[in-house]
Amino acid sequence: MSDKTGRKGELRSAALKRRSMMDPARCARAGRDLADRLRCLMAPEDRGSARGGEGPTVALFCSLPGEISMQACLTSVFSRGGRVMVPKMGSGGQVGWGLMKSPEDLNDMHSPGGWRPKEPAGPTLGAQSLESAGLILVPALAIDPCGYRLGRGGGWYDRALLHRGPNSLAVGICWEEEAVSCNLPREAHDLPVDAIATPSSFTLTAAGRARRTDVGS
Ligand SMILES: Nc1nc2c(c(=O)[nH]1)N(C=O)[C@@H](CNc1ccc(C(=O)N[C@@H](CCC(=O)O)C(=O)O)cc1)CN2
Ligand SMILES: Nc1ncnc2c1ncn2[C@@H]1O[C@H](COP(=O)(O)OP(=O)(O)OP(=O)(O)O)[C@@H](O)[C@H]1O
Repeated sequence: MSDKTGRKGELRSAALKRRSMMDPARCARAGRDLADRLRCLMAPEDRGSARGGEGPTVALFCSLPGEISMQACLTSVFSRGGRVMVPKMGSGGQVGWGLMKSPEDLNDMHSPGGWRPKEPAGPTLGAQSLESAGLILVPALAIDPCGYRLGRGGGWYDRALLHRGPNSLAVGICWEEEAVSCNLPREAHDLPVDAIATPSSFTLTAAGRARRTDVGS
């Protein structure tokens, strides 16, 4: 699926190689640190994400090997009475979302194919359903100070983020060394994130500052 040529392809291959050596225990620990860091962003009153007092809707992702674990973030959303949306690609690469409302939904996950992330059972919501998420956590292999990210090369999040709500906050999630200081190669379809969260930092990007979000760096 991913293009292995060109500058993006080279950077992607290097990041995936580095991640292939990642200890799963480190991914789990980093996930807990990340959830602590993001806790205040998950409050229902934040980012216009409350649904009549029902708690926030947070879009996150089912982590692949080498990614920071999302388990603790998921638990944190549920403990606030919130609900979670995760990518649901189905058999192709289409943009869709699966809904998870309680920790029990974790018992009903399936793997659509070898390398694909797990997905919850139940209906696939359309791309436009992302509008209901106040907080959107976006996986990345690298993110630059402007907010432009390097993903896995399917353009999935570039297509997904077209449907984000106007008051939503998109936070790119990567390891410390992947929050790079120089600009990444950028194409017309690339959409930036508002902030970068690593297990030990939270930084507003130039795109986030331009959107005049009200979270400090
Ligand atoms: N956890 C997680 N979920 C996510 C993403 C992600 O980066 N992380 N995505 C971010 O976009 C989308 C899925 N995109 C993906 C694209 C490529 C591969 C991947 O591993 N590709 C392999 C094999 C390709 C193949 O066999 O066709 C590769 O490129 O080598 C995984 C997910 C949506 N869900
Ligand atoms: N809005 C879009 N509409 C149609 N195709 C798109 C769109 N955005 C990206 N693509 C397609 O996806 C391909 C891969 O894009 P890119 O290399 O930027 O992916 P990525 O951001 O690394 O991956 P991802 O977003 O899945 O993490 C592009 O070459 C383009 O063909």
